[in-house]
Amino acid sequence: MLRVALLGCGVVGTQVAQRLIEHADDLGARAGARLELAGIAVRDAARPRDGVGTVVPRELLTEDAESLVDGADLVVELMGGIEPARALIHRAIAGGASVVTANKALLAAHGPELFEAADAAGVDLSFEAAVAGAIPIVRPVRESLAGDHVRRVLGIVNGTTNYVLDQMTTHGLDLEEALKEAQTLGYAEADPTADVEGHDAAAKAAILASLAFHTRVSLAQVACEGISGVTAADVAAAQQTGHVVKLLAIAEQTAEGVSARVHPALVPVAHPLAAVRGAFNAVFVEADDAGPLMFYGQGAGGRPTSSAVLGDLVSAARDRLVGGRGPRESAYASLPVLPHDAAVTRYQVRLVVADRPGVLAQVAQVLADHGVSIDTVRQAPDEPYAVGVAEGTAVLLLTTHAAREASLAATVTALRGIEPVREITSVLRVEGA
Ligand SMILES: NC(=O)C1=CN([C@@H]2O[C@H](COP(=O)(O)OP(=O)(O)OC[C@H]3O[C@@H](n4cnc5c(N)ncnc54)[C@H](O)[C@@H]3O)[C@@H](O)[C@H]2O)C=CC1
Ligand SMILES: N[C@@H](CC=O)C(=O)O
Ligand code: NA
Repeated sequence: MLRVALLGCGVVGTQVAQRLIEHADDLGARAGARLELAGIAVRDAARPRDGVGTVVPRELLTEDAESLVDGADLVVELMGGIEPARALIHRAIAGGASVVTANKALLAAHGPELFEAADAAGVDLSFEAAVAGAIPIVRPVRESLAGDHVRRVLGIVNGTTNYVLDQMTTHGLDLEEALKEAQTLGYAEADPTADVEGHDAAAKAAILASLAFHTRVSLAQVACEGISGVTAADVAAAQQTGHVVKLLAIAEQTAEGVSARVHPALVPVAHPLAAVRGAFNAVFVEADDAGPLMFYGQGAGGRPTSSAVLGDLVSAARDRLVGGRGPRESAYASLPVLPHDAAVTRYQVRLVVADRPGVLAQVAQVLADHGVSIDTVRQAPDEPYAVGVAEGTAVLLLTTHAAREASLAATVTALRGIEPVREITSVLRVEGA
C-alpha cells in the first residue's frame, strides 16, 4: 500500500479524490499496490464541496498540509500558485516522496530547483497535467521523441482563451461575457488574468520548449502577449480574410538558438488549429524524423485534468515499487535562448488612413524602407471592421511576408509617424500559413 497525500480540493483536486476512491481497485492493480488516499489538504475543511461527505469522507480533509505531506509516499499538488505549493513540494521530496503536480506556474518559475531536488533525492516529479490538461504531450515529447530532433512546437495550450475567442467568433459574445462562462465551467485559473494575459500559456510554452530542446527556458524568456487587446473588429477582419484568431504558443529551434513566444495570431481556416473549438487544446510538433505530429484533446477542466494526474500517479507508484525513477530533467543541450525580437513572423496591420491618391504608395514606402515585403493589401469599405470610419478616411488591411519581429515592429512604429496614417487599430501576427 502507498499513502497518497492530496494538496488541494478544488476543480481538479475534487475529481482526483473521487477517482482515487471510486477506481481504487483498478488503480491499485495498475500501479502494483493500493493507492490509499491518506488525506486532502485544504484551506477551510468545513466548507461544503462537491463529492465530499458522499464519495470522499469528510474526515480526509485537513488544514495541516505539512503533517499530511510528512506521512506520504506520493504527494499530488493541486493547490496552484507559488507558495505554499513550492515549500510543500520541497518538503515532500526531502521526505522521500514522489510528487505529481499540475502547477505550470510553479514549474515555469522554479522548475530547475525542484527538478534538482527530486534528482538528488531519487524521486519522481511528474507534471503531465501542467501542459494541455488531459492531452499526453509531456510524455511524448520527453520519452517517445527522445530519439528524434524536435524543431518546432506550435499549439493552442490555454483552454480558457480558446473558449473565449471561439465564443467571440461563433456567437459574437464579448470577451468579458465569454470569460465568465469559462470561469463557471472550471477552465480558468484562480486569477483569470493568468489566462487572458497569456501568462498560463507562456508557462506551458516555457515547459514545452525546455523539454523539446533539452535547454532550460524560463518564463521570463518567453515573449508574451494575451488576448485582452483582441476586439470584435479583429475577429470580423480575420473572418473576411479567411482566418480565425487563436492564442498560440510557439517554441522553435533555429541555427542561432531557441525561442518561445505566446501571442494571438491569425490562423488560416484551412489549418487544423483553426478547427480547435471551445476549451480544447492542440499541439503540433515538428520533428526531423517523425515529421509533423498533432496532439488534440481537452486542455482544461477538472475531469480531463484528473486523467493526466492519475496517469502520472500510477507511473510514479510503479517506479517507487521497483525502486526506479522516471526520466529526469534533460537540459544538456543548453542552447542560447534568443531575444524576443529575433522571431520570424508575418504581420497583419489594420490602419485608418487618409482616403486620397498616393497614400498607398507612402505606406508601401515605409515597409520598403524597413526591408519588409507586402503580401496583400485589402481596402473593402463595406466589410464590418471598415464601416463607420470618419469621412475622408479608409481602412487598409495590410499583410506582410515573413520578416524579423524587430523589423516588423519598427515598421509599425514608423507607420504611426506618417501623416496619412490616422490610426493603427490592430496588429496581429499571421501563423500557420
Ligand atoms: N482547472 C483546470 O482546468 C486546470 C488546472 N490546472 C492546475 O491545477 C492546479 C489546481 O487548479 P484548480 O483545481 O483549477 O484550482 P482551484 O482554485 O479550484 O483549487 C485549488 C485548491 O487548493 C486549495 N488551496 C489553495 N491554497 C491552499 C493553501 N495555502 N492551503 C491549503 N489548501 C490550499 C484550495 O482550497 C482549493 O481546494 C493549478 O496549479 C492549475 O494551474 C492544470 C490544468 C487544468
Ligand atoms: N486555465 C487553464 C487550465 C489548464 O491548464 C486553461 O484555461 O487552459
Ligand atoms: Na498534458
